[in-house]
Amino acid sequence: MTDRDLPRVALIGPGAIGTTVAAALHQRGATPLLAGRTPRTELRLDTSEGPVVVPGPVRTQPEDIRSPVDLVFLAVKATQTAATAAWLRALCGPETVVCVLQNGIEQEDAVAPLVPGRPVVPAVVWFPAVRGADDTVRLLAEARLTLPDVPTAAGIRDLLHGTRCAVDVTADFRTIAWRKLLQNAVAGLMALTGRRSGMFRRDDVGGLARVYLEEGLAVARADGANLDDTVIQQVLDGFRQVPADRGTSILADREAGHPLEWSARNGVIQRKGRALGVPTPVSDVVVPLLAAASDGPG
Ligand SMILES: NC(=O)C1=CN([C@@H]2O[C@H](COP(=O)(O)OP(=O)(O)OC[C@H]3O[C@@H](n4cnc5c(N)ncnc54)[C@H](OP(=O)(O)O)[C@@H]3O)[C@@H](O)[C@H]2O)C=CC1
Ligand SMILES: CC(C)(CO)C(=O)C(=O)O
Repeated sequence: MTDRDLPRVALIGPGAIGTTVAAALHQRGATPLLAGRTPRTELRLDTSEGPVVVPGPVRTQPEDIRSPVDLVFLAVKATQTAATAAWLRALCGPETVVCVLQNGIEQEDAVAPLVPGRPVVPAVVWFPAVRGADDTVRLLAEARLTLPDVPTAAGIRDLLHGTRCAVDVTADFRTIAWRKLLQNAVAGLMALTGRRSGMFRRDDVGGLARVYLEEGLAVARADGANLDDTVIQQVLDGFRQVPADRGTSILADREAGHPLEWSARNGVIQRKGRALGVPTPVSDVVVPLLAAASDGPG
């Protein structure tokens, strides 16, 4: 792809993940139009190689958009997807591809009704990034996305090729998305305790996480994921091997008093389990607690 062929790109949701991908696009010369909720003049990303500034402004009025773009990255929380409908209407033309940078396994189900007839490409987002008080984003690991190996994903992969955000594709996206979801579901326990990854070093929490992972794995397999039992130890080791103070985005939301992605990250195991006839006793405890922590009342 030469610079002359670069697509017109927009990013809806310039938060932790959105800022990271915007910085990669800017590095490529494909600086995205920034669509947000809070006006800002620019985005700032702190990386191990130094700071990156993505020129803004962050626009907040969908009615100011005059023409559609070729590619939209959607990086709001799953709880905020419906509220981006006006942005998606303004930014999407008949040929626009929408790439969803969200946790969960239901990105296409949630976004497709908002962009009828347009291709929706879900992405597994592997890297942790945190927003500071001044909205500067700190990237805590190498940025990497996995996309399904479909024709509409090829342009996204080519666009980000060679940038600070690596992209790979998989022929079995369902399996990879479930693999990530199992990690995210267990991370939800941190939002219940208010503790970080170190808590998984406890035998009792490790045991609970293991039983929860076994439950999630049974649902994942019933839903067509091709995962073997080793995934359980891999996920647990993942939490035990990172620094004890490593958080997760759902804990950051809990600490900030924001709505939690409990339905997309935890409720989905319970819902799919019920639909597929797989018992979900751990989810039946964890999900109502997360839902109440998120949405109250009280
Ligand atoms: N952070 C992480 O480490 C990881 C996150 N993920 C997933 O990525 C997704 C995004 O998470 P993350 O980047 O952490 O979320 P953030 O809360 O950091 O960013 C969300 C952004 O969307 C903006 N926004 C909210 N509502 C709207 C709206 N109606 N229109 C336009 N913009 C809006 C927010 O604006 P405002 O500034 O006003 O809040 C914010 O800038 C989630 O699904 C998360 O689970 C996946 C892997 C890792
Ligand atoms: C950091 C990571 C990758 C794992 O919990 C994540 O997905 C999140 O914080 O939402």
